[in-house]
Amino acid sequence: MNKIEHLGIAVHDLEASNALFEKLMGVPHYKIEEVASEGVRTSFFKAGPNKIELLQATDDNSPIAKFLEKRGEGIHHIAFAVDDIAAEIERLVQEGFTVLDTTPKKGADNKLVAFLYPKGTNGVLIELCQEAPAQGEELLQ
Ligand SMILES: CC[C@@H](C(=O)O)C(=O)SCCNC(=O)CCNC(=O)[C@H](O)C(C)(C)COP(=O)(O)OP(=O)(O)OC[C@H]1O[C@@H](n2cnc3c(N)ncnc32)[C@H](O)[C@@H]1OP(=O)(O)O
Ligand SMILES: [Co+2]
Repeated sequence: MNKIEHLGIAVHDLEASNALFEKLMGVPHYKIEEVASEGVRTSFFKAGPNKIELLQATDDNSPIAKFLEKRGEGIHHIAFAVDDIAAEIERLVQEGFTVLDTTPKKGADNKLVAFLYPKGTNGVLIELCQEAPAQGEELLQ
């Protein structure tokens, strides 16, 4: 794994949290993106080479909605950048981790993503992130 690509923070109100993080970090968010397949609306902030992803649920049954209901607002996941997500999934399965997505799926900010079950990683939800190939190249299998 190369670096921490982003930290995901679950929030109730994306607009209010955008205003808060703009004040906190001194920079505006650079993107808002909805990922319907995950039931979320996200916004992104840059912190030097790192990123913060704020996530608001758009669907009552989504992972973010459930997390907010059970645990309230806070850090939801750590995302690691990887060069080859398929190879990394295979390696982690071999190592005995419970990988929730054995086939990478579309994430936000032009990424392919996969998640690891948090009960097997010290209670922390881990996301793997690979830059999505340019159009025309092989994308999802
Ligand atoms: C925008 C796209 C993408 C990106 O590009 O960056 C994203 O970041 S999407 C982020 C949202 N998507 C996901 O989180 C997908 C992965 N998560 C899941 O598939 C599920 O949330 C889950 C981890 C499988 C859990 O769901 P489920 O099994 O349906 O039940 P519960 O919600 O009740 O949780 C079971 C158990 O796990 C604990 N839990 C849940 N989420 C987290 C978390 N983020 N960190 C730590 N622990 C978590 C939950 O509390 C339950 O434990 P107990 O409370 O002890 O029962
Ligand atoms: Co994320």
